[in-house]
Parts: sequence; structure tokens; C-alpha cells
Amino acid sequence: MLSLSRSHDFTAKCKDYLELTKPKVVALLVLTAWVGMMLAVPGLPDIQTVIIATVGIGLLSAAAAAMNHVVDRRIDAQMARTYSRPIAKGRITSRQASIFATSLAVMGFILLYFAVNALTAWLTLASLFGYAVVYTQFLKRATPQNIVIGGLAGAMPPLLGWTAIAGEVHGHALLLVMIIFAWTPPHFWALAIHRRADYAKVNMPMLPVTHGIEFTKSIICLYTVLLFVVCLMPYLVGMSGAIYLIGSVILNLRFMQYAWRLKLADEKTDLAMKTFKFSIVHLMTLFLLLLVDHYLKVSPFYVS
Ligand code: HEM
Ligand SMILES: CC(C)=CCC/C(C)=C/CC/C(C)=C/COP(=O)(O)OP(=O)(O)O
Repeated sequence: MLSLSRSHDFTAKCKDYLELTKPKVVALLVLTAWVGMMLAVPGLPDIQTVIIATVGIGLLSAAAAAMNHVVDRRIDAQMARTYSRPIAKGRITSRQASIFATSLAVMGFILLYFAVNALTAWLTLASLFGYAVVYTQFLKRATPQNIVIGGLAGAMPPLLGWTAIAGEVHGHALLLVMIIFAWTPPHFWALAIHRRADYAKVNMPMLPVTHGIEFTKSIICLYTVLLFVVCLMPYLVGMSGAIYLIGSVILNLRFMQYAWRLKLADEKTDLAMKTFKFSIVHLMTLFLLLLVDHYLKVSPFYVS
């Protein structure tokens, strides 16, 4: 009986530690890093480097997420969406979470530095710093442009994947970064509209709190148009072909439709949450399309 309850406690602790790492967010970040790795070379990249880089980038991203939980523990405890998080609820102490996050970060950095390359290790560490310190500690609390500037850290993984394989920064990798950079504001502000009361309660200067819901909806519409244009770039520079172009146009028209409907909807609808959820499907599908397109190039449609 005693050992049964011990194993239950252990499983619950593991679940809490896993929650600290924001596993679904990290899964999507790693997918985008993966696409960066695959697109960095014409054929298949070295599989051993792919595996080590995936683990290294994943560990540093998970460490950044856990650090975000430590820094935000007080505001998390006051918001309906986050009040039951492990540190906010006291199931894990800040000290335990900090040791956990630091261990993940050190392991990830060592893996990348010694088994991949120094450039990737430093760039990934800079992304961790950008998210856990610059965004979470400062920007988040300072300006409604917090997620625009801070979004750069979350947009880095395709570049990290690319440098892991190619050992250098390439313009094509920067295009992939720009796509996620332009995607982040509609992704987050749709959720922030839905959770406006939460953010207002803890005095976080998120755009819907500082500039109102109507203004935020208009800016979301503008960003989906910008995203549409940025997403054309891989085709226009000859990096991707027809499969990507067609898929990307469909996905972005749909995102613009969500944004437009959200703009016209009244506040009682759940369109903000639907737009947020669609943003995740959008980015995942877009990156999978880049991958499929890379391996099934339909040459007649290429701009070269
Ligand atoms: C500064 C940039 C970003 C901000 C402020 C942001 C904000 C958020 C927030 C607040 C949530 C939580 C929703 C919830 O708890 O229900 C969320 C969820 C999510 N975000 Fe982001 N995000 C950013 C960048 C990214 C990036 C770069 C990715 C991946 C490439 C990403 C992928 C996801 C995913 C997959 C979820 C769903 C998680 C779940 O269902 O548990 N986000 N985002
Ligand atoms: C090494 C590397 C690539 C680092 C990037 C790591 C990372 C986890 C980026 C995702 C961005 C994200 C989930 C922001 C939300 O934070 P929030 O504090 O606004 O949201 P919350 O209230 O849900 O915690």
C-alpha cells in the first residue's frame, strides 16, 4: 500500500517537472529546428548530428521554459490560466525548479558545444537568455511590444537547426526566423484578448490591456497580412517550390479570415481562442510543408 502511494507521488512529481518545461511549446519549437536542419543541405543531414542537436536545442528550450515558471511564479499564482502551475501552487519550490532548469541548460549547452558546434551552442544559449531573462524578466513587464521583441527568441530554432548542420548562418534560415517572428504577435494577442482580464489583474502591459481589444484586433489583422507576405519569400528566393507556395497561401488566407472574423465579432464569441488555436495548426502545417516541399521538389514551379 505504502509503495503504491510512493509510486503515485513519484509519477505526480515527474508530471510537475514535465509541466515546467512547457512540453507542447517545446515540441513545436523543436519541429521548427528540425526543419531548419533538413533544409540546410540538399539531401539528408548527418543523422547523429540531427539527434544530438535536437536533444540539445530541446533541453535548452525546456530550461528556458522552466526559468520562465520561476520568474513568473507570483503572477502565475494570480491568473486563472496559470494558478495551478507547479511552482505557483507550491508543489515544486523555486530552488528545486532553478536547479532543474540549470541542469537542463548545462547538459544542453555541453551537448551542443562539444558534439555539434560552438556557433549553435552560443546562439541557443542567447535564445534562452532572450526568453528567460530579456523577455520574461524585463520586456513582459515593461511594454506592450514585449512579445514582438521577445518573440525573436522563440523564432530562433530554425536558425539553430540550420547552423547545427551547416555550421554557418544562411539567409534562407533567417527567412524561416522571420516567418515565426511575424507569426508570434497574432498567435499571442489572440490569446491575450481572451485572457485580457487575467493580464489586467496582474498589471501586465499586454496590448489588449494597454490599447484595448478593438485596436489589438486591427493589429492582428495587419500582422496576418505581413505574415502572408513574409511566407511568400521562401518561394520568391527559390528556396521552396509549388507545394510550399500553394499550401502557404491557403494557410495564410485562412489565418487572415480568422483575424478578420475576430475583428468583426462581438466579445461574446470564442473566436479569439479559435484564432489562437488555429495559429498553432498554421505554424505546424507550414513547417511540415517546407519539409515535404524540400524532398519532393516540383521543379517546373521553381523560381531560380
Ligand atoms: C514571445 C513569444 C510567445 C508568446 C508570448 C507566446 C505565448 C503563449 C501562451 C501565453 C501560451 C499559453 C496558452 C495556454 O496556457 O493555454 C502559448 C501556447 C502555445 N504556444 Fe506560444 N508564445 C510565443 C511563442 C511561441 C513559439 C515561438 C512557439 C512555437 C514555435 C509557440 C508555440 C505554442 C504552443 C504549441 C502552445 C500550446 C501549448 C499548450 O496547448 O499547452 N509559442 N503561447
Ligand atoms: C532556447 C530557446 C529556443 C528558447 C526559447 C524558449 C521558449 C520556451 C519560447 C516560447 C515562448 C513562449 C511560450 C512564451 C510565453 O511566455 P509567457 O510567459 O508570456 O507565457 P505564460 O504566461 O504561459 O508563461
